[in-house]
Amino acid sequence: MYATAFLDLPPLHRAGGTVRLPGSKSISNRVLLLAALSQGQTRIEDLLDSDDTRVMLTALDALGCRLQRHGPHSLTVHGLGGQLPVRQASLFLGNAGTAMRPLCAALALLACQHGAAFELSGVARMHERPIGDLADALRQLGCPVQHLGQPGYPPLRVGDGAPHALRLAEPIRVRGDVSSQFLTALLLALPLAAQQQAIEIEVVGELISKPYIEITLALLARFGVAVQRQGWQRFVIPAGSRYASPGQIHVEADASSASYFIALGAIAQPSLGHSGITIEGVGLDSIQGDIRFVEAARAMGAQIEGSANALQVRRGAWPLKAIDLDCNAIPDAAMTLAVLALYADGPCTLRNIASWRVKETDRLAAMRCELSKLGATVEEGPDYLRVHPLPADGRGWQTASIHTYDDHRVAMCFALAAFNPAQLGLRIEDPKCVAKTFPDFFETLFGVCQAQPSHIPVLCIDGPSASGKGTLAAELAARLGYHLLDSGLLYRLVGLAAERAGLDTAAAALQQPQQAAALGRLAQQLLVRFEQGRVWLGHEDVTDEVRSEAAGMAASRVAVVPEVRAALLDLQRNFRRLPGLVADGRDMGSVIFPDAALKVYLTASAAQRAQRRLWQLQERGESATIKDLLADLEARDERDRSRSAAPLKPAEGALLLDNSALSIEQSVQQVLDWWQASPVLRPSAALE
Ligand SMILES: Nc1ncnc2c1ncn2[C@@H]1O[C@H](COP(=O)(O)OP(=O)(O)O)[C@@H](O)[C@H]1O
Ligand SMILES: Nc1ccn([C@@H]2O[C@H](COP(=O)(O)OP(=O)(O)O)[C@@H](O)[C@H]2O)c(=O)n1
Repeated sequence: MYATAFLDLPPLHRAGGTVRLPGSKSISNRVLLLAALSQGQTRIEDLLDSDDTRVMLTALDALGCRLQRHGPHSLTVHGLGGQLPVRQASLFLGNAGTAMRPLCAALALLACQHGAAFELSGVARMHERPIGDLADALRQLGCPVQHLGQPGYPPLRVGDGAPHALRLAEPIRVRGDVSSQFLTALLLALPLAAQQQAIEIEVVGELISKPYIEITLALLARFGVAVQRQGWQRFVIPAGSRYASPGQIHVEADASSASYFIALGAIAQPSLGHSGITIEGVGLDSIQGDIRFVEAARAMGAQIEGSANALQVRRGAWPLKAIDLDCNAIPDAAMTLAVLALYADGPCTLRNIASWRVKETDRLAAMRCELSKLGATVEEGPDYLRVHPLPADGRGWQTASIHTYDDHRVAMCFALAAFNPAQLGLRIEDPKCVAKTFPDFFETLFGVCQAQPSHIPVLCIDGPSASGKGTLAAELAARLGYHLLDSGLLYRLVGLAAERAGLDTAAAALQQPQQAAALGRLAQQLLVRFEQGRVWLGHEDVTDEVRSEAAGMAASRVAVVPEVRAALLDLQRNFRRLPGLVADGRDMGSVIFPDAALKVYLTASAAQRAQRRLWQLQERGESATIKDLLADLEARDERDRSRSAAPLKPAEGALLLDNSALSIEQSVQQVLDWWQASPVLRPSAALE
């Protein structure tokens, strides 16, 4: 997951390969609750591991439900089977509507049956998302429900600590035109009270998002409750209904998450060796309504073949064909259509999506605002959005910093705008908001996308020994979400490997052509692995040894040999991967990445550097004298500067930073300021 303040996406070019998506949020949270309410144990496989499921799991744990973890995506729930071990609890449910609404209903009923009371709260946005209609339905049943803040919104308290008889004779009326989750919540809760008599639910108003109700009904059936329905207006839970665990249940991949990769296949030219995007874990047999995004994408021209559990997507019509679509059945995936509309051959209209206003944010307003930033003309109606495409020749596209409103879907769907024909990058703010349903979304995206190599941004930090390059580079990479190349480490490894192989690395020996060639071959065949902060040379963990002063000196000697430098060239350039790279060394800007977006030459006085090195060694429990360190450092600097192959010197265009009097944070800020000002987002790309 990218826990950075922002993530800059370079212009993306092609895509191809296979993705396996995380489990469906809607299915995961329903299954967790059903398993908890059932008699018996349920082993759940491929469960989504995200903010919203974590919230549900924490709540179930607080209610005394035993959860046995087998891995991040697999656990056994020991069902409560009608028991309620905890009678009082305050549950924090974040911004998870799929936890708030069903738990509210289920706990209201359990509270009446067992004489309990529970408080349910969430983040500020959750307290703006309506729940009054569900509260009204629960009150009809005779459940005490009290709003603790704004009437009609969470936080709320269900139950009052005393048992209450439920009024089940009359049909329970619930509104269906604001959120289908109110009906889902009642359908999941009422089987708890249907042992003696049938219970009827009547939907008031036109039911929206019907496919989500179909998921609920399908899962109820898996847990032994066969709800009868007449149209979408009347639902009957038969007398004698009782939850029973199916024993084991598998969560299919999230169809809403699939929409981003279906869209990717529809807009990106296939990368070499691939015929498009393959999505595994969800297919045409899915019980999730958002699988119908496939039809919408086909209508726009995508070529999609599907099997029960997988999809293959290729670009078909280009530009995409404009659509005018009622999106009521696919409200979440429809956000992806709004971004696809930028690539269409005419205006696209997405209708019947008023529910967008009460989701993680007001999505109608958010999508209009962010699409406009890219240069598009967007009309926002009370329940529709009309998006005018941007020209296929790239004119009129603008780079933008996309605000994401703590809404995972805004972040994910806008990533698709990085395929713009103007080849402009774009910034996604607060990328970690994808953790709600798809923590590794960007990693998965980068795994199947290609940018033109020259578009992948590189930031180089070169300079003499102990100037703070490694420290600065690591911090910059962490803040930007970029890969990190510590090139000195590679030379240190060559030095170490040479000694292990019995090669003489003394300066004089390395002057001999045979010796230099042998060293070059060794560098070419270097068997290195980087694993969770450890460095392996062949089968040996050399993490500590490679950082020693002796290894540094050996590195400095072998680094003079042109054959060694040539052997490490490709290895270093291969670090240039999406979304970007911070590289530190001596020749990053001058030789390895001459086209880097920013080159910094970092220095500090020799005395300062020797002092820093001394502290660094002392911290590691090693002893040294400042005199020796200064001498070593000056010898290394001299060798680095005077060698013929890639001598240490500021690269052309490098910005000088003397950090003798700067703290680490001040140096980081200075470079970040330069980075922001560099043309990474390429706002001046020639296409106006
Ligand atoms: N700007 C700075 N001010 C003070 N100390 C620094 C600064 N930058 C780095 N250091 C310290 O100096 C030592 C050497 O830094 P390092 O990043 O290993 O240098 P290099 O990679 O250039 O050899 C580290 O202990 C680090 O914490
Ligand atoms: N890009 C690079 C990186 C390191 N090196 C050499 O490798 C040695 C060790 O690099 P390092 O970055 O780990 O060393 P320190 O700066 O930490 O002392 C340096 O002294 C250089 O001689 C190089 O020649 N080119």
